[in-house]
Amino acid sequence: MEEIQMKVIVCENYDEMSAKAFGVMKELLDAKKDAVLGLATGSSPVGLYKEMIQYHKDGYSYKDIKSYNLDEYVGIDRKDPQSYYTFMYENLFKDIDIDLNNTHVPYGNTETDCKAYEDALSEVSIDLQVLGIGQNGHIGFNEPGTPFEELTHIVDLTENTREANARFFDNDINKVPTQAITMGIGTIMKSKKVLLVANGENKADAVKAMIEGPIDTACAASALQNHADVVVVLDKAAASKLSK
Ligand SMILES: N[C@@H]1[C@@H](O)[C@H](O)[C@@H](COP(=O)(O)O)O[C@@H]1O
Repeated sequence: MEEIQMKVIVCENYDEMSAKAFGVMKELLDAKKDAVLGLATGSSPVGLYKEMIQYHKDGYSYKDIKSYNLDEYVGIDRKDPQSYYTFMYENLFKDIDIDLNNTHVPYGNTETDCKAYEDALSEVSIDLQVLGIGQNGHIGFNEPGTPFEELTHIVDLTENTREANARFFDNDINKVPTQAITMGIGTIMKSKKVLLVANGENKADAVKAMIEGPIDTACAASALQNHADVVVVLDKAAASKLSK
């Protein structure tokens, strides 16, 4: 069997990482005005979203673009400042001309909610899925141990993830929700292309496990080694533990 190689781009810093990542996305945006984007929250893709906003200011229209987000906390209203919907609105949607009816963020806490999101996703095909990576190697909210074939589902968040995300909740872990709804790894693997961005030393172990470790549920992102078209854009610190 031919070995699939992830394409890894190492950048000097966060800004260069964001610009390089946008370069990958721009190829798609220019070629397909009605592209379907999979989007992610977190601090890693914010620079990429700034580049997307700049491209709109330069004249690009996102009016026919559709977007599907990876995940959302359970038990937080969409309008809550901490919701991932609000995050996407504040960091991207409000500053581009995307039709909000074309933006999708999963919501809810039941099997039916998960199935509804998966059904909506099965009607489209994600051209480019943007991902960050958690310190424990999670993608979306697929925590270590999640079976790779899982589709959209409800997860119990690990202590590690809740601690890492407490910075968005007044540094109080007790305010961080205990559950989330997330695309599964099976969902993510269906996208045509994956663009993963990671920066900072605290991601170096997860990045190494994703790229060089065994393909194992202990590192959810290692599943991407089985995907045919993955581009990983890193800053130097996140790449610092890679062997080459
Ligand atoms: N569910 C999100 C992930 O989608 C994100 O990749 C991760 C890393 O976030 P950050 O980019 O802020 O480090 O955090 C959260 O847990």
